[in-house]
Amino acid sequence: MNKNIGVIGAGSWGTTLANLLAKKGYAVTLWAYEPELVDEMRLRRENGPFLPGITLAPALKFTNSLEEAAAGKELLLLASPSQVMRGVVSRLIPFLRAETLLVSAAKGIELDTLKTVSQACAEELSPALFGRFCVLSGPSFAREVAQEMPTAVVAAAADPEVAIAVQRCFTTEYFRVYTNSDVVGVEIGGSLKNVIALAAGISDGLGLGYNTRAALITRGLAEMTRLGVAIGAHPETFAGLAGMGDLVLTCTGDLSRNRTVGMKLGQGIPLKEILGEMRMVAEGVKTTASAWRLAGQVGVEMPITEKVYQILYEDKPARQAVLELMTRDLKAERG
Ligand SMILES: NC(=O)c1ccc[n+]([C@@H]2O[C@H](COP(=O)([O-])OP(=O)(O)OC[C@H]3O[C@@H](n4cnc5c(N)ncnc54)[C@H](O)[C@@H]3O)[C@@H](O)[C@H]2O)c1
Ligand SMILES: O=P(O)(O)OC[C@H](O)CO
Repeated sequence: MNKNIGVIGAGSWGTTLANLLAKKGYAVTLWAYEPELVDEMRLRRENGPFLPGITLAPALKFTNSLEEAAAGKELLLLASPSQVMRGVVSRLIPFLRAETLLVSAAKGIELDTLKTVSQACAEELSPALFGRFCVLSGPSFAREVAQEMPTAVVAAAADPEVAIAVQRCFTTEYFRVYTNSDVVGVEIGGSLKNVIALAAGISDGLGLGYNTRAALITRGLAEMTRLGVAIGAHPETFAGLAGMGDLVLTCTGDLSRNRTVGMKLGQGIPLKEILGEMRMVAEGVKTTASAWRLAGQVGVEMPITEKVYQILYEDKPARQAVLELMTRDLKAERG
């Protein structure tokens, strides 16, 4: 059992999972990117900017040193935003051992390379280090996990023993972890649900109804699955926690940052203004561009992603995007 754990990234998710693991009795060190956040968490035992109102376990340690967070650890949880993950992981390499379990909790596709986090890490890490790589994903708002509300997620790894070790490490009576072997499928589900959540938010911001939202979720799942399968994912993964589960949560839950950004866009607030007021990350904003380009590269039709892309990056009015989606050529539901 892994007892000595480093958590890289003290945003809402890294802090929540570090706290969960510390409450389980593991020795956990949480690395924050911002030095002043380390001081604040040490002093107040709270992460004010990213997880306000949650008291952190007395045993949880904080650091601004990647070496202190990573050296000698049996498991490292990687909880930085996906666009910076490759750089963070490459800085960790000197401190990694072949037996260290690496768990990515990020949900996004790199803008420059169109790679998922596991694909990026496969390029940065030696085969021995990458052999212990796992992805943790699924419907899980940090705040609800921090409040110990029952939650179910997936640990996906190519090596079943790695997935089982991660499952055992993270499981608590309120956090249930299933294993899965479809690493890229789980990552694509977690990344693309954010794009569809932007669409659902836009729809709500425009004042459209539950019918519209249900249509977006269902047809969104269809295009998420198409892209995933085109790059080697298993279609059934998209019916699971990392696919439909997270899609439903993020498209309907008021705690979603992606859905919130979409709602504001639908209300007519410019993207630049919305992002300027946010310290947290809405991964879907960049992943919309990555997914749109990846879809073009592999020849997959993603009409909802295309419209979200045009709204975000080409100033297409949201109402016009909806009309264009509704008046596309008629087709069969499957095939
Ligand atoms: N918050 C959730 O409920 C939740 C749940 C599941 C998965 N995730 C995923 O976890 C990942 C992290 O998101 P979060 O919600 O914890 O973050 P957050 O939005 O709460 O905070 C942003 C994080 O980014 C870090 N950061 C900003 N610039 C950085 C840089 N240049 N280098 C390194 N770190 C930098 C900040 O320190 C902070 O940790 C994302 O991929 C997100 O999709 C989040
Ligand atoms: O707040 P969001 O939209 O980043 O969603 C958080 C998690 O990914 C939900 O599973």
